[in-house]
Amino acid sequence: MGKNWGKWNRKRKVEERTAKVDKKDRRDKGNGNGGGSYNVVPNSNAKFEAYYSLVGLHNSRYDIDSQQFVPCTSDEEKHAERELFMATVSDILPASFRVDRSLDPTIQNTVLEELQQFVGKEIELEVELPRRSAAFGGMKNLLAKPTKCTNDNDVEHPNNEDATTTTTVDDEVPTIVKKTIAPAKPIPFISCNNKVLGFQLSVDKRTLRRNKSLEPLHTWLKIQTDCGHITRQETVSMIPPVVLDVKEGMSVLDMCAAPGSKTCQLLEVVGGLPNHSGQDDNGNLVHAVEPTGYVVANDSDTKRAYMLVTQLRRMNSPSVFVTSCDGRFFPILDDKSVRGTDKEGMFDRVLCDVPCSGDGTMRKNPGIWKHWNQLGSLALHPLQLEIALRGARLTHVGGYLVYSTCSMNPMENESVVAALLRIADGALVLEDPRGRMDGLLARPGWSTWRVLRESSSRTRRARKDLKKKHNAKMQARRKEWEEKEMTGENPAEEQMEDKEEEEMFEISPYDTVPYCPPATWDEDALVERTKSLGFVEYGSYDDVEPEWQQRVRASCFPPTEEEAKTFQLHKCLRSLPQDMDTGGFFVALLKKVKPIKVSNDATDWIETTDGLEVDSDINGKVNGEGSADATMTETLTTYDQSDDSPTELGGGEDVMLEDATEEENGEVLKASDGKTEILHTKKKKTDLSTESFIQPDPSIWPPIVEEYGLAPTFPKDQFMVRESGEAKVLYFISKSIKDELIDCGIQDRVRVINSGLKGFERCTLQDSTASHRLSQEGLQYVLPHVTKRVLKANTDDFYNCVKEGFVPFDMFTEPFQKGLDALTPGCFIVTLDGYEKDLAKKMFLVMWRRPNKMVNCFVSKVEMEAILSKMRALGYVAKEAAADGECSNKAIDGTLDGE
Ligand SMILES: C[S@@+](CC[C@H](N)C(=O)[O-])C[C@H]1O[C@@H](n2cnc3c(N)ncnc32)[C@H](O)[C@@H]1O
Repeated sequence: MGKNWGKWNRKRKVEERTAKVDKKDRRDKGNGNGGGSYNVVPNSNAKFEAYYSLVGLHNSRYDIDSQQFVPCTSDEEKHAERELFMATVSDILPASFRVDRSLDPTIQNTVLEELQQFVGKEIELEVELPRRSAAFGGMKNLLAKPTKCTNDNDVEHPNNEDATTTTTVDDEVPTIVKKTIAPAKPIPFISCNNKVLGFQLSVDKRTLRRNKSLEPLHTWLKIQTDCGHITRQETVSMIPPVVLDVKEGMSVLDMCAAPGSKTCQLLEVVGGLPNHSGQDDNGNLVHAVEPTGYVVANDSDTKRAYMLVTQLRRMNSPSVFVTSCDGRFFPILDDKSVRGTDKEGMFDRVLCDVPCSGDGTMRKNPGIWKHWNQLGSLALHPLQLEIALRGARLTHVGGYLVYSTCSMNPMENESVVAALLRIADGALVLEDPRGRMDGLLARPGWSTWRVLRESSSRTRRARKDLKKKHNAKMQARRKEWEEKEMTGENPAEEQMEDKEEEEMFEISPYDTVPYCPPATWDEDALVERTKSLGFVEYGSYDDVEPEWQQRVRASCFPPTEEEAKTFQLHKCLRSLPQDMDTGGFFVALLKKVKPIKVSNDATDWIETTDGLEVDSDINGKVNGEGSADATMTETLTTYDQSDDSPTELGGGEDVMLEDATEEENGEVLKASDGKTEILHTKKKKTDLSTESFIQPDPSIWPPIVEEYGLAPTFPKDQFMVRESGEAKVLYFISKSIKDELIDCGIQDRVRVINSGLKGFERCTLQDSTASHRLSQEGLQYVLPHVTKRVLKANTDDFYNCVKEGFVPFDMFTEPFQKGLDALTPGCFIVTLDGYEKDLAKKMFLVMWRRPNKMVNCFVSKVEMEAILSKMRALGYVAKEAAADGECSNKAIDGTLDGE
């Protein structure tokens, strides 16, 4: 599989490049450039280029014969590797998706069968090559000596006139090539029970939308996404949860979870039902059928944590607990569960998908090219390390931690892992997950690296902020001078100071140097090149100037030879975009083998992040679609949650968050290591959304029990309300979340954003005297205990119920009408005959019976679509659809398979 995956990708690149040769020749002859000029392309950054060439990003290559990554042994190979990298990152990122692992097996099989027509069958397509890629001179150039760039090595000073002598990208007619390909290919390591569930498209989104022959695939993808059978997620984003190897029933912490694609993936496994059918061996309904595993999904950015809630809602899972706190201070709770093997750590698995510079995401975030800055990585390093260290302390002994980034920079990757291993002092060991990830192409992690910094002392964002502050200060001063002048004092001395300060804000001249590939791979020349671009290199931490020691930390440096032997950093996974036609990523899997003792020495390695700021431009903002790896905007020092804005919560409740900083919301504690932690015990400003889950007033229950005939088995203690306000919604909270998180006091320590599923909602309709109606969201956990107001429907009646608006009684069969007639107005449940005990299939509906012989369905439109599609997958064809000739291949008129 691995071989095929690699071959597929390389074959594609070679074909594309070969197709370009003719066009390049034509263009060079025709435009008078004589073929000698170098095309300067927009996807480039001189500093990025020089930095990564020196640190060795292009020093290894994939050898198809041995199916291994091997060191490049010649300049030509390095050059070819670099060209492949550049060509790949200039291509549009192919979309990829995952079939939901927790889907009902029948539906999952149908989805996978349908998919075969796009995966298994090759079709001929006309594909447009990306312009940037077409600017390279084809395969023959890959192994030829690099064209001498006029400005290369001449860049002694960034303002060198020659440096700007460039030609522009040729953007004449796009290159069109004909390809015979399968429109999608499997991602072998995204699988379950020997079924591959991950797929990557062979074409970009544009081709998918525009190409007539791909219309069936495009339509299929849209439908399957809408009904929640597949999830679009980047290939590299699917990797960390697979590496983490979560299992049904585990407790998992996702420390930096928003926007949540990895959380969903974790939840699909962890939130699985121990007894999938919901029945015991005798076919009786199992009352307490609920997942025992859970995922705590945390993000320090409250707005993003709400985004996470929206994303997770479609999972309809009671097994997730969304919190918002700085991961560095995520509380270490007493483990009162039976899970723990040792006092330290309460999670079986912890995912630290930390905030990073995201320079592996340039295929979807082209802004990376413009704003790439090595200082950003250095500033992120201590934050990443602190999050990872906290994650490690929160992991059970015997449990696993995954550290991941979408950056290629060793400052954010191997150096963080090495420092973590050093601090853990034998309590953590790296493991290599390659063996269980069929088809994964990942380079070994680096055991040593060079440490460089840029000479500019401020990042772009920091400069901007400082400039703002500075302007305000200047205005204040000006006023002061005017006053002093009036009193006869001389303000000249202060003016001097201001001039010095202003110089500090100048944009680094190196920012404007154009891109140019290295003309030689000679190490001295590469070093010279970085120097000329303003980089400073350090051999060891002792060489770092005192004023730079806050930025270039001791933990940034590579391990000693002795340490390297123990750490085994080669076990980390490092993948470049060209390897699997993805973004770049880094993943490390660590096993905790004993408790971690964090000594003062260890904290010296980390220190605090005070005074450092991360370039927001590098990190980008939240990107909606495909935001699996959305990078973040962060100011490390001034991190507060005061910029919340109105956010959608739950089923459309509008919640207005008040401005409140952590200090206002909680008690600020100083931890023993000198760091600050906030206990959310004193809530001055409250808002509904951040209130804890508590037991409702017991007087709420009698009318509800009476209305729906709730059996004694009904677990009242698992239905909770938010602390303040009227108890409008009763949430079903899973037993394990209640026992292991809520009852252990987590709500006093972190801001709780959301958990549970709505079980009951306050009745507002006049038709009924009932106090609460049922909610579709948590129905599957209420239904087993309901003895009144449940009607069984055949497939046609069930189908007729799933409609927007009012449905008259006479639409239904006679027996069903009789059942409706017998009900008093109000809320009731309809179950599909044959599926009423099969909780996993969720073929039941919350309905409302009106006094005027009408009913309507209390199910969201999206969920209605999902239910109808489930019926179709189970073989049902509505009578009207059958009459219209739709779905003729599956026409089992008015029945389901097996009925
Ligand atoms: C790379 S993104 C995570 C992507 C996410 N795992 C996914 O798959 O969708 C990093 C996240 O970390 C959050 N973050 C930044 N600093 C944090 C901190 N100190 N503690 C917890 N989360 C943090 C950011 O708000 C951002 O959402």
